[in-house]
Amino acid sequence: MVASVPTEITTDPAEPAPGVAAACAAHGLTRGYRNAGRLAVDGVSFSARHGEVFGVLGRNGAGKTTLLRMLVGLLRPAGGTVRIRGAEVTGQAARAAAHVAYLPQSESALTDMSVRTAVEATARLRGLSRAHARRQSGALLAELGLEDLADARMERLSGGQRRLAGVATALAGQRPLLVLDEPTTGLDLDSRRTVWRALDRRRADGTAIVLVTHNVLEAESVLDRVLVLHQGRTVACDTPARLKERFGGLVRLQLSWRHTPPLTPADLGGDVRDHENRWSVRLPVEDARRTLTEILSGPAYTALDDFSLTPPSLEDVLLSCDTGEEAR
Ligand SMILES: Nc1ncnc2c1ncn2[C@@H]1O[C@H](COP(=O)(O)OP(=O)(O)OP(=O)(O)O)[C@@H](O)[C@H]1O
Repeated sequence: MVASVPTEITTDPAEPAPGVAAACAAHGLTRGYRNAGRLAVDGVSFSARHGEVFGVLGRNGAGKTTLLRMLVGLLRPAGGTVRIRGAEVTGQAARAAAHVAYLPQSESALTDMSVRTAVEATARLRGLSRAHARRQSGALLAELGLEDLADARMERLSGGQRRLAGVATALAGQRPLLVLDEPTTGLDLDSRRTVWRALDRRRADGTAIVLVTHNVLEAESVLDRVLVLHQGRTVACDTPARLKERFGGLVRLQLSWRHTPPLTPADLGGDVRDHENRWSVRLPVEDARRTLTEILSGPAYTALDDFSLTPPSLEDVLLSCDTGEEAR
């Protein structure tokens, strides 16, 4: 199925006040690749402020990494501009780069160093004295639960451990803007929580964080605003709460069947997703309650294994952006 692009575009309501330099401001960023049918990033604008976690979300191939690489000056835009704390990334590259730490999606070049040396060396490169870099490296390894791996070479680590060490190097030097491409991908639950907590602390210190993630449910409580990309274009940019307001009054009803029930998905109304005996549908809250009461008191009850009624999540917003589905 070819997903259509939703017509509703929420504009960024949180531009910094005039005269206040955003941590990172992108205007009309555009970039394609040779022999590609469409632009990878097509006219994207947003700004991220200090003390804000700004999420860039979208399905695979939506253009997130291309966008991030333009933000940090690794990819030259075909059109548009990026300013980091007022410095133009292409025109004033060194000034802009001095403010930003970038965690790429794939592994860093520091593979033949120990974790401790990689973090310390990164902090030194970012201007810290030897003593300060050593202290900071120790603190970061402790914060991220990497102390036992401090002397292990990066190339000997598991994928998840290496990712965690990569996050530690991104945090080294306390740059005021962190641009992180999937910081929690490949991490186990404990490590993911550790990383979200570490980012939350940086936000509280006034750091601006622009990140890509597919762990949307976990990120929801951390993200102050999100930009949703679809085929290179912005389809939504707002706070998670305001994006979810699109779904005001709707809840998700999920039914899990033990065996085939004496009703069909169409009996529920709405657009039912049916996957391996699990039905999922978004309905107005009253309709959902009525449907559930009918099921619990009727012949379908004996076929029912489990059910849940949940308010809309950021994942619902993302799904609707992917499919072009309207909230109502
Ligand atoms: N080096 C490249 N050469 C040609 N096309 C590319 C290149 N890198 C990315 N693309 C294309 O550009 C589009 C955007 O890719 P990008 O990596 O930015 O997406 P993404 O949203 O980060 O995806 P994912 O979630 O899978 O990491 C895709 O259609 C991809 O195939």
